[in-house]
Amino acid sequence: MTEYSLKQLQELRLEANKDKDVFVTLLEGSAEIFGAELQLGSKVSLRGNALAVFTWHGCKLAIEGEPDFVYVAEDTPNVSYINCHQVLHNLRQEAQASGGQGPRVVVAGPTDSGKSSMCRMLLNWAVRAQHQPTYVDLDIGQGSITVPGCLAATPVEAPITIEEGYPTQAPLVYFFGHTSPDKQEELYRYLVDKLCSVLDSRASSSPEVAAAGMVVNTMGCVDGLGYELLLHAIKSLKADVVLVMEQDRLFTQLTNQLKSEVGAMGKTVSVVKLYKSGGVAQRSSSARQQARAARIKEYFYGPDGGLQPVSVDLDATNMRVFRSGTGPRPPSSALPLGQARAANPLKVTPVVVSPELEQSLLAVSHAQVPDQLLPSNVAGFVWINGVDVTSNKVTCLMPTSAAMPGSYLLTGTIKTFVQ
Ligand SMILES: Nc1ncnc2c1ncn2[C@@H]1O[C@H](COP(=O)(O)OP(=O)(O)OP(=O)(O)O)[C@@H](O)[C@H]1O
Repeated sequence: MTEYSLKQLQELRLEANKDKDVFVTLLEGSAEIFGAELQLGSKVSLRGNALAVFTWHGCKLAIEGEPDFVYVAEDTPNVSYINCHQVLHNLRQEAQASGGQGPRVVVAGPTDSGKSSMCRMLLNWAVRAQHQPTYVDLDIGQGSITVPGCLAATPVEAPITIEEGYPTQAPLVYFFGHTSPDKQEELYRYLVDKLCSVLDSRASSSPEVAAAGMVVNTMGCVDGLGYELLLHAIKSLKADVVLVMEQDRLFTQLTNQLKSEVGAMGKTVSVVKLYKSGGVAQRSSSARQQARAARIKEYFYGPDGGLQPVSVDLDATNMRVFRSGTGPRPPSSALPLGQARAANPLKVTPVVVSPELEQSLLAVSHAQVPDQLLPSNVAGFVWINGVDVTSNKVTCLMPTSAAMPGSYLLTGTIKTFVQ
């Protein structure tokens, strides 16, 4: 066990391998991990995380186990981040008092700029200040609420801790089915609009939900199509504040493009640049791939392996599996001049249940008819372990043994090994 004494505004940065046990215990003072307070004397598992334990006033910490690296940093952007929180807090208070709309905050920036960590801090600080904002995750690459390939939202009522992660009770989830938007950009736009309209109606039926506002995580691709989709999301959400992590070019582009855009609070959108923390870990594409696989495994087994999914053999003839899209469409250049590509993002096509589906992640839809598959939110996910064509049986991993809440399943291009 190693003890670390941190002075005010310092943080202990460390990375704990997923195969080793590493624990932190707060021995004295106060400290937090991405805005969630540590309790004095309680041992917290850090396995599989890169993170910082930050203190506003000083603390003493004990680290057990062998982190891949660990060091104390005193140069952090957290004071500017908390100032940002304070402004949002005041806007929420005003909205609560007047029965109006609270701030809808979009966090944007390139990959590995600390967007997800920023969202966590803003949400945790908001919860600690008695607000319950809605967290919206539009980053299909990581899937912090459920699994990658989804657009999702959930109210945050309690601190998001490193051990438990985001709340998973009844999130609103739409399955996009891919971890990058390029092949189905119309569907991505459609699902963003769909999610936003549901969130709008939730806000209009509850003054508390409206006043607490939203914190929105976005994709790390901010060039070309990524930029267009970010802009689309900002407008569709009617964002009031856009926080740009690190990148001057994105900050300038958004400032120019949004100068006459009005957010849900009825004021011009504020675009704010924030510095990235020097502690943010850079991840290679294979590390991202592994993080996605780990996220899917966590969906079934829980963050600490405490959940018990069940393996079930289903009759393939009873499974109604669909895929979005109608196959490849001609490029615009192959169409007569002036004719737009016939985009129908809501089209789904049936999929024959065959060994090709093995290792695929499928969403269980709430839809009652195939035409409703894409616009319907999903109840959960199953993973196809094996397809036996002779017996026509499909072996699936499911979160529980309860019957599936819907009979329609949606597949995309997400494949992984879960067991
Ligand atoms: N101050 C810090 N010290 C140590 N690790 C940190 C710190 N801030 C963030 N991290 C870690 O760095 C990694 C990348 O951060 P984060 O996920 O917030 O970036 P991101 O911009 O959302 O990434 P992307 O959008 O590319 O997936 C995460 O593992 C996060 O836990």
